Formats: sequence, C-alpha cells, structure tokens
Amino acid sequence: MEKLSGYIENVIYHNEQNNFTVMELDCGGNLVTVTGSFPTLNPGEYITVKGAWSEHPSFGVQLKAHSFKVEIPETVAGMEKYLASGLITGIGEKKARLLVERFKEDVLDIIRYNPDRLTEVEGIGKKTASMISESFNEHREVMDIIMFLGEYGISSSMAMRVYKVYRDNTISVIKENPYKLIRDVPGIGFKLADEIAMSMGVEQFSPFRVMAGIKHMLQSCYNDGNMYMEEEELVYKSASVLDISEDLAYDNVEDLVLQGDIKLETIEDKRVYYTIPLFKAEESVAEMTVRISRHRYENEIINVDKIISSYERQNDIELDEAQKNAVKAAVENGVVIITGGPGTGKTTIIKCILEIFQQLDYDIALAAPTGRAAKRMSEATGFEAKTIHRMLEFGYSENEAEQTFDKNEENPLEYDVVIVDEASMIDILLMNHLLKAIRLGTRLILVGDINQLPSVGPGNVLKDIIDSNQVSLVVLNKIFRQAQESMIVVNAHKINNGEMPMVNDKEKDFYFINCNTGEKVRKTILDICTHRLKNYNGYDFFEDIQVVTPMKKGAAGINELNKLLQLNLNPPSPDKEERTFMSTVYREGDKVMQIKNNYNIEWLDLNTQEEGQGVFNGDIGIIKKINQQGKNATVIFDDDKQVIYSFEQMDELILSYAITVHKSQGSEFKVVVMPVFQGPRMLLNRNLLYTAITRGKELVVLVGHRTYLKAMIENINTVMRKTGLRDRIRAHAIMED
Ligand SMILES: Nc1ncnc2c1ncn2[C@@H]1O[C@H](COP(=O)(O)OP(=O)(O)OP(=O)(O)O)[C@@H](O)[C@H]1O
Repeated sequence: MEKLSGYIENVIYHNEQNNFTVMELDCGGNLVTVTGSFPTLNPGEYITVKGAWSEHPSFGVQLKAHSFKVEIPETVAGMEKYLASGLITGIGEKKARLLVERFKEDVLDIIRYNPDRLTEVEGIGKKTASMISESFNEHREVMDIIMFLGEYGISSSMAMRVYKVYRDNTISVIKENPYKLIRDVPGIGFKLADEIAMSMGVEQFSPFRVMAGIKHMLQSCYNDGNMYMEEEELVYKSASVLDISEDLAYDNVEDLVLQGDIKLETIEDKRVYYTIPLFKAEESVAEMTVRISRHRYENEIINVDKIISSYERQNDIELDEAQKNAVKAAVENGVVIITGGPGTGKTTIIKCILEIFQQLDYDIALAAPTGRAAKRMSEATGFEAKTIHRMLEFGYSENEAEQTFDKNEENPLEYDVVIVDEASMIDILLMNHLLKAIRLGTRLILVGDINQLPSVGPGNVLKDIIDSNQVSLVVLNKIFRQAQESMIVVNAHKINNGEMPMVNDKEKDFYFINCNTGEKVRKTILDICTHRLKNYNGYDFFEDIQVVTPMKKGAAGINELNKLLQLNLNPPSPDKEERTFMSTVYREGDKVMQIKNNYNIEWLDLNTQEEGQGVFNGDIGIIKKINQQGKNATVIFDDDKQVIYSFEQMDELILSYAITVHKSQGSEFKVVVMPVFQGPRMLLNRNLLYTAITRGKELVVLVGHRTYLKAMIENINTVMRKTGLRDRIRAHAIMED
C-alpha cells in the first residue's frame, strides 16, 4: 500500500453521481495521477491518499486510491495555495497573499479561532472577516462529514444532504442513532441506515436495532396514507425486514407500547398500532372538531335571505336550494363543509359568503393547501388567499429539524371567518395545526370535492369528518347551465357515477385517442404535444398543456414521458447549458416543478420588481439559465417570479413535462393530456381518473385503451385508508352530550 501527500494540481475528471475522480497531485514537485472515489475537491487542497499503483493502457502509471484524508496544509506556501483556491468565500489570490504575509504559519488558526484579527489586513472589514471564518469552518466540517460517511459507502452528494439537515451536529447525531437518518434525510432508507448502524457495532438482536426497525415499519404506513397498522402486519413485516423471529418482533412491539413510543388501540375488534404523532393528531382533530362544531355563535341580526337576493341580482344568477343552504349554513355554524364536483357552484358560494361577511365587517382569511390552489382562489374571488402553511406562519425550529407554526392554540388566528378551499387535500397533521389555530368564535368553512384523491399525507380527513355526521354539511350535486356545456364537467360527474364518459363529440372538449400498445401511447402523446394541439387551437406546450399520468414507472410513467418530451421539445444544443443531477439531465429551457414547500427561498417578481420569499410544492416554471461557475440555476415560474437555485437546492425540482396525478392536485391547466394504459391496479382507480380530468379547463385528451378506462372507472376499492378519525369524532361527541 502506497501513501502519498500533496496538493491537488488539477481535477481532470469528476463524476458527481458516483464520485469517480481523476486528478493530478503535486507531491513535492512530482505530478502523480490519482484515481478513485472522491468528493468534489478543488485545486489547492492538500490531501493524503493511500492506494496501489496500477498501469493504465493509455494513461500510464496511476495511483488507485482506496482511502484519503483532506489535510490542513502545513507549509506557508501550501496555506497560501489552499486559501487562494477559491474554496473560502471572501478570499481570492490577492487576499490569500496578504493574509499569509501578515500571519505566516498561524494564518489558518487565526481564521478558525480568532477571526477578529483578520481585520488587521488591509481591505478586510468585520463583515468579511466573519464571512471568511464561517466559510472556512463550514468547509472543514463538510470535509470531516464526507470522510466520516464515506467510510460507510455514502457518496459525497448524499453526505452533503445529510449535512444540510444536521449541520455541525451531523457526526454526533449519527453516532447516537443512525436510524434517525431514515426520518430526516430523503433518500436514506432503513437498509442503508441499518448498514451504518451494524458497521458501527449495533448487534442484530439488540433492542435498539429491533425497536428502530419496528418504528420504521410503522412509519411506513404514512406512505400509503394510512394512520395505523394492524398487529399481524406490523409483526410480520418488522420480523422480515430485521431478519428476526416474529416472537422477538412481537415482544419488542409490546415493549415499545409500554415505553410510550407507539400507541396500541382497538379498532373494529382488531389490535392496531399508531405512531405517537399520528395518534395525537387524530385524537386532537377529533376533539377539536366536536368542540368547534358545538360552539354556539352569536349571530348578528342580519337578513341572510335579503343579502342572497341582492347577490343574485348583482350577479344575474339564481342560487338553487342547496346553494342557499350552503350560504346559510356557513353563516349559522361554527364549522361547515361544502362539497361538490366541478361546476356545482362552490366558487359562486364562496363569493356570496364573502359578500355577507364583508357586510358584517368581519375579518376574513382565505386559504388553500397548495400555492397554485391559493392563487386560483385569489383570482376567482378577488381576495388574497394564502397557503394554509403561510396563514399559520409556518417555519422551522432553530436547528431546522422540526416544523413550527407560530399560529397555534396559544396564538390563534385573529379572524372571524376562515374559508379553506380544496379541503380534501388536507392531511391529518395539517388539519391538526389548522384547528389548533382556530379559536372558539372563528367560523371555519371547508370547501372541497370529496371525490378527488385524498391527501398525499396520512388520513382521509375531510371524508372522515363528513362521515362522523357531527358537522354541518352541504352537498352540491347540480351542474349549472354554463358548466353543462363542458363535457369535462359532464364527464367528471359521469365518471363519478361509474359511467363511461362521452368522448370525441365534434366541437367539444373531451377526446379519447385509441392506442393499443405502450409505444403507440407514447408516440401519440408526443405527437399531440408537439403538433396536433398547436394545429388544433394554437395551444403552446409550455404555456397551456400539462401531461399527467398515474404512474412514475413504465411506458406511460413520468420518467419515460419526461425523457421523451424533453428530447423533442427541448433537445440538447450547444447553446444550452446542462447539468446532470441524480441521473436526470436538467437543461436550459426545461419545464420543471418544485416538489416541496420552501418558505425561505427568495424570488423576484419580474413584472413589479417586488422581492419576496417562498416557492411551493406544485409550482411550475422554466429553467432560464444554468450558471456552471456560480453553481446555480435560474428558474422563472409561471407567475413571472424568478428564483435562483444553488445546485445543492436542485433536488427540490423535477422535470415536469409530465407529472403524476397526485402532484397535479390543486392545480388547473388549459389542456390536460393523460395516458390511460396499463399500470399497477392500485393506481388505476376512479378517484385518480376523476382528479386528473377535473384539472383540465378547456380540453382533456385521454390516450390509451378503453379496457383501462373502464377498469379505472370500476375500481373504487383502492382508496380505503386505515383511519380511526370518524369513530373518534363520534366518541368525543358522545362524551360531550
Ligand atoms: N345558481 C346558479 N345559476 C346559474 N349559474 C350558476 C349558478 N351557480 C353557479 N353557476 C355557474 O356555473 C359555473 C360553475 O360555477 P362555479 O365556478 O362556482 O363552480 P365550482 O364548483 O367552483 O366549479 P370548479 O370546481 O369547476 O371551479 C359558473 O359559470 C357559475 O357562474
């Protein structure tokens, strides 16, 4: 085994996916080629590598590195080279020289431990001094973490992600409990965390490992939207993932219950287990739902009928009985749910309710679960609507590990009325935060469409609250005249009733193109998006059309469709910069979607030059520029907000030529194109088809085979979620009576 130390002279090749690197190392004047797995390193850094010599047929003698260590340079010349390498924010070649001249071999210690002294150098003020010191320390920390995790086979890009979560606590958190990584770091599953734990000496049958495995298994019910897991399933699955006996798994499940780490409940005579956060949320939503719904409201003496009549006159419509009841229920009750399909007048009613409460001079807040839904609500009502998160003043705790809501039971929302649209998308955790922030006396009006897909997160909250029969409910069934002219609306209701849609009527807005192979489906979708819709009505792919699909994988899944559409609608070109991230190519001109709520990222409104913060899950935009040197990408969202993503933040974006139906929830598009083709039965269901087509405003085009269309309409059994909310609300109601 050879051991060499030297300065990196040049990084010839670096693959960000697998870290394979070829570099030249200056070892006391000799240039040596070194290959191996390295994180992103920069010329000027001083490293020690251990490895073996090999002879490459074309490149000659090289050192194949097995391990490496990033060293702090020891000579003054080395320190200057290191500081001048551009690694440390605030130091270029000139400042590196001045710093070394002033502090000699103490320069790095001074940067690290005594940054105030840096101001002794000309051109360095207090601010620059602390920036230099912070950047230096962060770099050292990151390198330590990359090396520490590298020993367990974790790539440097994954290590960077771990660092982003835990910062300078990374090593201590992992040493204390490597299983925490599963919950906190996207991309790390039980298997990887378990490997790290085992190689740190955790034993196969130790309660620590077994309990971590069981908790992980129980958490996995989040992914299916379930609130709990039945005993048999939990024991069986835990035993198999941990490779232990079911008896041992069962004993540990019992211990976890005794320790208060998981909750045992009996539902329909079955023993079931909840994670503590989900149990608490369900219990608290049940209790608060009953409390709010039982509260007596002091109604101002107003004549609702009179206001409705004047609204009807002004808007030249006549509300039907159910609509009038909805308006009255909203005025009279503490909490009311208004549900109905497209075109049944939900927006019309929200506007009428707004009018009434405005006349009473009430403080009103409008909110929706996603940014796009909030934007639509604002446009439709002329009132500002926020995301629920923003309304509740969402943030992160100091160490960024926990989500916090500044609006809560101690500091409730100070509105008289809160109206929430797209309420079917609210999961149990968000509903818990929302209800906590509603003080007694504030009316809560939940508007939604119960036939859409339930929330992505756990629970089937709106449906459970409705089914509990404890909350005032208005169901809107009638489709109104204008809406009747749209086959999208008519077909949505047909599908909901289990009937086949009517398609391909001339002059209408609902088409079905028959294709019987996956290849034909793909080719047809491509043809529609590149030519046919443009010729049909001048529709522009990037402005007007959205491909939605049930699946991620397979011929008609987002992965394949994104590749195909990207290649044809935004092909590679020497004029367009690209960057590959997690094996996806991102190119200037690409259509992308933000996939998590980021409340801190800054935007600039290109129309008004106004600046602000926050990009939300589901926001869609175009990559305008990729700046390789600045390591960032500029995205312009469809509301003309410009956002700059550092390369590290690009895991918040996915290509969005095609998106899943789940991601399309809460958004609307002029044209929706959807493959109706084979896929997992679980995904081919009625709610999903209904949700997809109701995203289309002007035109829906389905591409595929009628067998699958029929199968989707008939498949209504897949959205049964395991939840206890309905019965829990009923139990609380009985206690209150
Ligand atoms: N009572 C009514 N009489 C006549 N037209 C009505 C009535 N109620 C609603 N409409 C009209 O029906 C159409 C659909 O109404 P609205 O947009 O309120 O429904 P929605 O449930 O919000 O639909 P979507 O979910 O598709 O947005 C609108 O053009 C509206 O003006």
